[in-house]
Amino acid sequence: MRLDPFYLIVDRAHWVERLVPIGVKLVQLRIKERPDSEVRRDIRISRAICDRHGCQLVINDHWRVAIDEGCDFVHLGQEDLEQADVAAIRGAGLKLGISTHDEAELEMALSVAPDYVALGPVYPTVLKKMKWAPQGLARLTTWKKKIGSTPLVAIGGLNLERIDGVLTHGADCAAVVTDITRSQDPEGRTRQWIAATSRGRIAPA
Ligand SMILES: Cc1ncc(COP(=O)(O)OP(=O)(O)O)c(N)n1
Ligand SMILES: Cc1nc(C(=O)O)sc1CCOP(=O)(O)O
Ligand SMILES: [Mg+2]
Repeated sequence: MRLDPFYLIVDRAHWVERLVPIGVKLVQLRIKERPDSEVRRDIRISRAICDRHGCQLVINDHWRVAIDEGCDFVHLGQEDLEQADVAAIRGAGLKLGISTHDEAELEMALSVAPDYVALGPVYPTVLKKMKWAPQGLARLTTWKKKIGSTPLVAIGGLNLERIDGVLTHGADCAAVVTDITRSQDPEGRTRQWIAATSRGRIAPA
């Protein structure tokens, strides 16, 4: 499987409405601390927009709702994985991306044959408090050697200046939150990300 090299992560459907029509081809809905009814509503809205624009939608954490709503890709961290029913996710035909932060987590991730492995935080992130020090670029190369053809997603503190570094050190894809959602011009910044990742993009058939 190939991933688009630009992976946008947002926390509500209104961002999907704003940014996916610009040309985003891979987006994660990462909703925290909202009632199930709102999660479901945001997933429905995001699905409709992504279907219309040929964008792959990934649902973070809420794997049961993702199955119920007919989504086809979920992202889980290691703690999520402990609670999740991976057989049910796979049985429903969903793809699965997994977060990793150290060797033990990588081993756990590989045991479920993930559709991608994410490594982070590559750089310091302001989005959430992390217990891991920044991984650095060399770790991406190590991870890519270990996972072979499974796509590698780099995440954490990425910005336009850091894209080339992560892609040349082994990442297949760069995931980003605040460089876009806290930008003064999220639409403009999204266009810049699409352009900056163009060399890793396969044109649609
Ligand atoms: C692409 C990608 N990589 C890592 C994460 C983090 O997942 P997790 O460790 O479960 O933390 P939360 O995002 O749920 O706070 C991610 N969401 N996406
Ligand atoms: C949600 C998340 N997970 C990470 C991990 O390392 O698993 S880093 C991260 C935050 C990414 O946000 P930004 O692009 O604003 O740094
Ligand atoms: Mg999670």
